[in-house]
Amino acid sequence: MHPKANFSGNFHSGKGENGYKINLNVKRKLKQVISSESEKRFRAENGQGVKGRKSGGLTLQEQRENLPLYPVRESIIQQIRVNDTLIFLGETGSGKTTQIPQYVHESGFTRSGIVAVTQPRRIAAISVAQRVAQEKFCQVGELVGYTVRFEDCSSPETKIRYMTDGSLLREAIRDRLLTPYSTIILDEAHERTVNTDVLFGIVKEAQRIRKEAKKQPLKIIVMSATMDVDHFSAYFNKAKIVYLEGRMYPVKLKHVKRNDHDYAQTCLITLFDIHRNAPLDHDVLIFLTGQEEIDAMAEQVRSIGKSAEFHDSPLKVLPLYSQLPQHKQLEVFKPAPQGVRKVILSTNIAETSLTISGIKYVIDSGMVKQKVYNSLTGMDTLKVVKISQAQAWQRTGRAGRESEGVCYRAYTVSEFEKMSLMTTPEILRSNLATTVLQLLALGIDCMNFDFMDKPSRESLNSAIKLLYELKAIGAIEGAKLTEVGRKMSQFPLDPRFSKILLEAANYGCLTEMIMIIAVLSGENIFYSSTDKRDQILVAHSKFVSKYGDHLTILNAFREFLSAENAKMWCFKHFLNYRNLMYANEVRKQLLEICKRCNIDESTCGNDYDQVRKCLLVGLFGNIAELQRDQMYLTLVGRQRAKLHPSSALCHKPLADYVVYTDLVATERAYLKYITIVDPDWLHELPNASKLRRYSTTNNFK
Ligand SMILES: Nc1ncnc2c1ncn2[C@@H]1O[C@H](COP(=O)(O)OP(=O)(O)OP(=O)(O)O)[C@@H](O)[C@H]1O
Repeated sequence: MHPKANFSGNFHSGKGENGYKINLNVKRKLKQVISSESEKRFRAENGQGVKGRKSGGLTLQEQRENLPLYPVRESIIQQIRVNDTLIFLGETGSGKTTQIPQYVHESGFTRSGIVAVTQPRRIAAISVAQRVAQEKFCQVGELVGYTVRFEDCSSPETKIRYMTDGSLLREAIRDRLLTPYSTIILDEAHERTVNTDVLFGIVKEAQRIRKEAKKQPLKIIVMSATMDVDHFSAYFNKAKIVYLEGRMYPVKLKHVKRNDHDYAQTCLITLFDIHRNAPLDHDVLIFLTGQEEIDAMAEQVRSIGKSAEFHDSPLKVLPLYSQLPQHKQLEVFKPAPQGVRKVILSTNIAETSLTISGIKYVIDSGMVKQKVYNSLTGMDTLKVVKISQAQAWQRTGRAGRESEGVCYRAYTVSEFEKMSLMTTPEILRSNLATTVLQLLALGIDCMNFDFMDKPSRESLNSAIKLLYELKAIGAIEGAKLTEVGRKMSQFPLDPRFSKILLEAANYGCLTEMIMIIAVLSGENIFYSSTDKRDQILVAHSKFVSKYGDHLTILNAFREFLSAENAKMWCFKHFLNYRNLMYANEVRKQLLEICKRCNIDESTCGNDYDQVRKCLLVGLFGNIAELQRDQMYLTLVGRQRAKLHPSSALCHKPLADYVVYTDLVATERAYLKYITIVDPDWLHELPNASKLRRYSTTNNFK
């Protein structure tokens, strides 16, 4: 049925580097004893068996002691003790993320403050905190906690706090010296997210000021799995680099010999080759590019998996992407039932820091969906592009964490060699409005900020221009925050949405706007499934607003809030209960911030025009105009696009003008979360003359 995939077997050997090395090549003895009474007690109290299915029967303490870092623990601690700033370069799986924060704590550094460990993604922050809490025999939120946007699972007891880089950055806005922290560990620094890049500058400055003011010193540890650490070292005043050699288990590499350029097909064929031949407790992780591709492949895998050939070898297929509700994302960590193979289809969110139990095989498509920003048009788009070599190694590193593994690469060796070594830092390819606002809130002029890699002048200028149009700054030259801008910086939102909330009182619709933005901040509240499509359409039809998606969301959320038995009500209406509960938490938090900013509560009842007008206060750059051929043209950026198939406005007569929340551009461009607007309103917008200039029809002159 499926032709065999064509792989050559190259064995990956470790990378030798010059510089300071801590030798981790120590023979490790595997013991089958439970060494710790506290571990036994913890496991009993928390309903965990003494032996995990796939951890080789070792206790958590023994697992820790078997990690490559353990034998050199003392030298690591010594290095941390004598250096204010340190850079650790270690192979994936050596134990950086889980162990180094514990070493910092165990050697007493947390007596003078918390150790923060930043992660680029929430799933990593949460899952690693859970693991480390287990290793420390505590509940998450006690000694070990995490903080991610809209969710703080830490307490005054917390000494090791995993957090997203965005959360620490927000904290820096309130307290530039990061006073509660004794140590800041910037993990996965090679990912070079915008937030980590900005944090580099912030923590460096906080360390300098604390030192000069003779306050509690701040230790900075940068951890990376890739080779460009000299760049980090140079930035941090020639900070010492410590190379941590060794990984837990070897990973065999296999590249395709020829590439037929259908990577999804190659991944599928490889999966079933593995499925035919490997024991069922060897799980598989496949890296693909995005939700649609993953959902489509999940269906294919399930359907092939049901064929007679695989009757005796069941598969459990689990998608993993950021749009998936959090509890669904965390499901990938649960072991599959005995005799069932777990297959995870993931975007790059599983690329770093994660240890997923059971994964023996990784299949890497070699592709990723990446945000690309065009500073001339001011548009963010998502494009499918080749990964970098650094990403390829990260993906490889998801195997070999609990035992030896294999990584199948759906690209040839020479294609691998042609890949860029590193991923371009996100700061060089992103919309910087949020970052510039945050820097201004910290009193920093972005043009003179100590960036490790400075973004282009155009990118910074277009961010400044947007903030000016939003009235967050009073002038383009020598940008300074206005009162509006200062308030905007208090919200953990894109500045366009914070502006909408600040203005909502003037439109008398704060209650409604908070609800809409709370829902947009989380995952989709509408349940979808091809099986029950018609039933779902009928159930959702009662919420549909003729004006579009924002008001449809509002209708659903309002009814949810007044439902007597919300869970049952959601079930009946095919709405996602957890996502609505999450939106409700966000709503409460946004309401709190609005109160702090003295924004008066107001509601417009069913006067939905007020809500539609208010959306334009922030989204004036996101207007699309209907063309003769029934396609939309975004007026800023001039991108032709269709309405997203999930929109409430699909299959309805198309309106002349819409405001959209997102533009998703892969092979085709789609407008997502759309509301119809009246062309007369557009004349009032700050960019009205530009919109008129770009308009191609006579409807808006
Ligand atoms: N949740 C977990 N379940 C089981 N083992 C785990 C878990 N988390 C970590 N480990 C074990 O600890 C090892 C080290 O993980 P850790 O995340 O600390 O490594 P790392 O050096 O930071 O790698 P990476 O950069 O890939 O995240 C893993 O290879 C695995 O053996």
